[in-house]
Amino acid sequence: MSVNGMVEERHRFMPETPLPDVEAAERAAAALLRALGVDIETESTAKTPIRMAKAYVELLTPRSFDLTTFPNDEGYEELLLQRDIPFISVCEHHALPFTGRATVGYLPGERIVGLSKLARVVELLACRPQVQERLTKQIVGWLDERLAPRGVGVVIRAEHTCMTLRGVQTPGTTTVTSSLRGLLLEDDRTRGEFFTLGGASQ
Ligand SMILES: Nc1nc2c(ncn2[C@@H]2O[C@H](COP(=O)(O)OP(=O)(O)OP(=O)(O)O)[C@@H](O)[C@H]2O)c(=O)[nH]1
Ligand SMILES: [Zn+2]
Repeated sequence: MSVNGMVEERHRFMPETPLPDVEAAERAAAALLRALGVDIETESTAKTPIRMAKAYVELLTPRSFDLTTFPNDEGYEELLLQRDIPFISVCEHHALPFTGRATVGYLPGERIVGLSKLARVVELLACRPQVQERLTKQIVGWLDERLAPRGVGVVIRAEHTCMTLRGVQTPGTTTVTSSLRGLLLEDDRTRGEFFTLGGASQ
């Protein structure tokens, strides 16, 4: 397909996780709530097990999308950076959400990517049981493989509710992770620009 004279390419990406069994999740949620002493027989709580099951399905099911790319006809060689992409993920240790913002940047090679797709990739990889380190590296690896950019980098700042709502109880604590590849890793000037433009130097 041609868009403004450019040849567009689309590749469909579906969630890799198996389809959730919502009824089994509802039964398990009911058993968990009962075991915790929660009354699920009231008018208000009768549907809590199915609500809980659906809430987790939502947290763990990313939307499918088309990865649309275009030829880099303008020869854009500088950094393209998107800041503060919000995401919700699930900590694989406590099955509690961790939420934050990702900054994603890349140095285009032969193709440029549709802007919205960077946020869609973050969602695709966040909606599964995760640790922040793996999420950070997976976003970089995913983009590196599919865009063949000259460099790619990700910084994630997140708050883990397993640390803020329970346990050590440190609300406001932010965990910062980063992953860089290609020229963003190897070239000092480009790396500096990434952290300056991404506001990730503090
Ligand atoms: N490295 C890493 N650790 C994480 C992440 N999310 C949660 N954790 C940590 O995983 C660890 C699990 O440790 P455990 O000692 O088994 O769990 P716990 O007894 O509930 O620990 P506390 O949270 O300290 O009460 C905790 O220190 C969590 O803070 C993450 O994304 N990356
Ligand atoms: Zn946790």
